[in-house]
Amino acid sequence: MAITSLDPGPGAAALQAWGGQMAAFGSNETVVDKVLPEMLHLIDPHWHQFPPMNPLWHGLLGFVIGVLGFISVTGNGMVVYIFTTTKTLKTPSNILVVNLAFSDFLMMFMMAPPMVINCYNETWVFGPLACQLYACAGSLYGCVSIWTMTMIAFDRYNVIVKGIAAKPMTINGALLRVFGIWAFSLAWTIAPLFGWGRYVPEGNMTACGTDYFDQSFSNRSYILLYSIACYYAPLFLIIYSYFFIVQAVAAHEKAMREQAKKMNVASLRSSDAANTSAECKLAKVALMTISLWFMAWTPYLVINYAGIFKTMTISPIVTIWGSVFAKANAVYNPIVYGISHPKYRAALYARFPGLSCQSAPEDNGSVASAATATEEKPSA
Ligand SMILES: CC1=C(/C=C/C(C)=C/C=C\C(C)=C\C=O)C(C)(C)CCC1
Repeated sequence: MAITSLDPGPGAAALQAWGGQMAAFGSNETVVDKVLPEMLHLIDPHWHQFPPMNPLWHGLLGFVIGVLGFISVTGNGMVVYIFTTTKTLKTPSNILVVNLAFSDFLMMFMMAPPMVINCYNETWVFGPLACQLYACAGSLYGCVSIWTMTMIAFDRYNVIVKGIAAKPMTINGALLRVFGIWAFSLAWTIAPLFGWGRYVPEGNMTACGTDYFDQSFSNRSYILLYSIACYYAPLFLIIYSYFFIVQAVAAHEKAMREQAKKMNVASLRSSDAANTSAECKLAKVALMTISLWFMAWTPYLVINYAGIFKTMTISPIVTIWGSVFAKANAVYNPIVYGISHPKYRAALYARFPGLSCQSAPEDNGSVASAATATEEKPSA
């Protein structure tokens, strides 16, 4: 701060424009000034050292969350609608896909509007209870998402690695998994409402999350164990599943190449091969969505750990990135399905032909071929 005030070069100008540091220079204003009196007991003293954020940040954050909210609600709403009303997509496995989209839909439907309103007001305006519920909801949907993806990875493992020896997932089996995921996630995420861990406003003061500055045993143990339950455990299980999936696919490809060589043909395109390649495509889509989840939630985890282990100074602006990255995860999945899930794409174009950029005759052809080429095994 002292250096930038003595030498107002381009670096200082950038700070002035985006960091809001200079705006408060010479005054005692802090990022906490606009916080409602009834919220003050939830604010860690750490935040009092930071000057108010430049209103541009709030405006930008509100705008980005508003846009992400719109895309997520529309895209995930579309996924739920298409998967629940298209006969060929109504499979037990796809109940998990619908659960994922439903969770992402709820996340942005419930969280984007309050966040936009708070950004407009430059502080959390809904009071302490809503702050707890908001953080609980964000955490719940994050946990439901990753465990749903873990179940999807298990299902791909079952179909691809175990093949015909696998016991296929039934509708009831899928529904039971969905129920288990919500119950498990809810149990973890309501714990802070009952005294294990704590939900408080984040540094930008417009969203709420876990209290990573409270160094009490209760709080630190909650963040650590919760991250094991909703980050490391699913991560480990997903790596386990995909390790064997990749191994099985590689062995299958090798066997196919050797068989083709023996038969002196370029490739074997039996219906079995087509089925296996469809399963592989679905596994790739699942892997893509899983990777995006980890990319989205890792910054949030890093911020939480930086707080409890005191490894870096967390500024209000850093908390914006955690918030935006985590919420952006609710946007990716419908886009990934739209690009890479052939049966979903085919059904989408059949319902909303205007979304397809192809001309009508080609469109019909590709929809039909995509639908047949990716026909799933009855079990999947
Ligand atoms: C869900 C995961 C985590 C915790 C997330 C929490 C407490 C989120 C709370 C509020 C949100 C999402 C606000 C967003 O703006 C860990 C502990 C970070 C681990 C990964 C999964």
